[in-house]
Amino acid sequence: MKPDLIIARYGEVGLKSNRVRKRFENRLKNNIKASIDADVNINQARIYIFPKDFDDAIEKLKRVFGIVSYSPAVFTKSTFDDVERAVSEYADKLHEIGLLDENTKFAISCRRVGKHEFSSQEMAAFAGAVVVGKYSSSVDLTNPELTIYLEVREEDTYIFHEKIEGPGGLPLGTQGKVVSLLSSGIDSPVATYLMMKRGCQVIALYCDNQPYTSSDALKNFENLVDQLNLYASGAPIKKRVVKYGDYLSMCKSEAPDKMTCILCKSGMYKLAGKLAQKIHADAVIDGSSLGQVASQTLPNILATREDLDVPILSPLIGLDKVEISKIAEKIGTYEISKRDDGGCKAVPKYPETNADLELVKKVKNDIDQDEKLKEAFETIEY
Ligand SMILES: Nc1ncnc2c1ncn2[C@@H]1O[C@H](COP(=O)(O)OP(=O)(O)OP(=O)(O)O)[C@@H](O)[C@H]1O
Repeated sequence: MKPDLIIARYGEVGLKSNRVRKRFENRLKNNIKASIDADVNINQARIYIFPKDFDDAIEKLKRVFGIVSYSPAVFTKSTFDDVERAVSEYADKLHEIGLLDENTKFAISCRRVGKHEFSSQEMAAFAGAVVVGKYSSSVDLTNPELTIYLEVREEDTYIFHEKIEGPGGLPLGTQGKVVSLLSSGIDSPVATYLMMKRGCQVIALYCDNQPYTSSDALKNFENLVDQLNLYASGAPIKKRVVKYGDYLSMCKSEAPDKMTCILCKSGMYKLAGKLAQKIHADAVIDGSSLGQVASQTLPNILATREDLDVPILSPLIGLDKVEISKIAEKIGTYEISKRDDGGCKAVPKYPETNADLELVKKVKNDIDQDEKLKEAFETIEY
């Protein structure tokens, strides 16, 4: 069935004050236009999308944050004659694709905005009679197999039967910039996705631990950013890589072996914080999930974050691996993260799980951590 347009709906955006809503709507409109070739208008909490290629648009709108649901629709005028003709044609098309016949239990749902010579119920009954007249289907308002929606908006009426789920959240770019510490693992791409869903524009920072990790891990990072960029129309993720192997090597030779992971993570936060300040981002995000691995205990979290100027947000902190993996599968990052990249060879046999804050402070001071990180920071290319 060839639709005339797609009607999309937003959720949280509608709860904002007029001024903020206008700004968020503009951002959403730009993000949609960056994703698909279409004319887009927003009016009274509905987004009217006229794409050049409907199949492409239906696929891509699944990945535009801010959209809660959308419906390919046909359009007519809000008079009984026009609605009768349009509903009749719509019913024929539903019949052609096997969704409507004499055995189908159906309902008409009518919503109205504006002044009309009919109530919503009267229009629903009228349209229902058109369908019954053509196909002798039975009306079932409680458990319909098919619902035909009529949205009467002033002089225009839209007819549709599908509500496709969008990703929800807030339009990308409405909540400022964050630096995401993105590894090649399962968790950090999910953390990044969740912050994008809350409207954040992302700069992804990968700490390249070669020779302790392989070039495959770097490739996985790049593939993960490409996958996440399918959700980033309007504000694509920028990739940044810091050469981190020399710093790690220094930690291994100058600090207690047990502390390698603490110093590694603490250094990553500091570099990400420095980058955030340089590019005017407001926060750093990571994929920590409390207790998931030995290094992600509360004492370790405190010891690795105690001396930072930028907030570290960990959106997965309360989720378990199954919950995280489910999201990763849904957003298409799981398969990439699962590729074997050889892991990190710098991890000691017995990593610290209960870091002593004072000792960590002392070791950071002894190895002159900040100075060493300055050298690493210089390796980031823009
Ligand atoms: N090489 C890296 N580059 C950038 N960030 C990293 C890197 N390694 C770890 N991180 C960050 O630190 C967090 C916790 O580190 P951990 O060593 O548990 O990660 P991982 O298991 O390699 O990957 P993930 O947590 O993404 O599954 C990661 O979620 C990520 O945000």
